[in-house]
Amino acid sequence: MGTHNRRPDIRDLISLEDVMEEMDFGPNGGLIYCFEFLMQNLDWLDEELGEHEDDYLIFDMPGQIELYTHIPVLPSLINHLKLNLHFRLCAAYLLESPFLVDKTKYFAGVMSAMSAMIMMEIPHINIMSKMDLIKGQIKKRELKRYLDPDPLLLADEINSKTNPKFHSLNEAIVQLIDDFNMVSFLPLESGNEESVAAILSYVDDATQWAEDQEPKEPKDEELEGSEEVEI
Ligand SMILES: Nc1nc2c(ncn2[C@@H]2O[C@H](COP(=O)(O)OP(=O)(O)OP(=O)(O)O)[C@@H](O)[C@H]2O)c(=O)[nH]1
Repeated sequence: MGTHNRRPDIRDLISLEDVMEEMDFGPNGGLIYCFEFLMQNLDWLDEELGEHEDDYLIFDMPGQIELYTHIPVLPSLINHLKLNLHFRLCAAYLLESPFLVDKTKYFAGVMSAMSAMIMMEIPHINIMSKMDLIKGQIKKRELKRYLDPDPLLLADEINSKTNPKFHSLNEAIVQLIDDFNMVSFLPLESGNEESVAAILSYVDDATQWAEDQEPKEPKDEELEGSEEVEI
């Protein structure tokens, strides 16, 4: 793995603040404009990235989910990196663990992950990040139902809280998640080296970084919280 101190930054090409101010766009529209501008200036990106052989690059992307689910800029960027620059790519979708507190937000996250997977068409891992923030607040057995989404979580609980006119929509969503059965999450605690290493080993496997890599299973104790309290 090579190391590079220089970090190309899209803000050297175009600034979201300038776009919002000059074009009178909101943050989402501005961001889409910036990405479209980047796509028209791929020479800039190629030059900034420079030459890479056996290097491991991380592209830190903005959190606005619309970029990955609604418009085709990401697939175009991915194609450029894959076909022209010959990168081996792996997408990592991060959902923050505090989302588990609200099941509707959690399932919206699951569906966005699914939508991004379908849109990007590259090896993909889903990560439940900031796991330390919910430690001790959820039982291990219960947590497993979130890491490997159990559609019944939605069916049982949401139907009891929503207006009956939404029940068939809830059922359709449950059915969709069940039919596709594509999404599961790897737990991540960014301050914990072993947890980061486990994620990296999945990425290495997805990109065939080292042919002899075996992905590590997250250890049971990493999933363990207090058995007393539930969220
Ligand atoms: N407790 C805890 N905090 C974390 C963890 N990872 C990141 N943070 C903190 O969360 C805050 C927001 O960081 P991120 O979630 O990485 O933000 P970001 O992804 O760059 O933001 P967007 O790209 O705009 O979505 C920072 O203060 C981080 O230090 C973690 O594993 N646990």
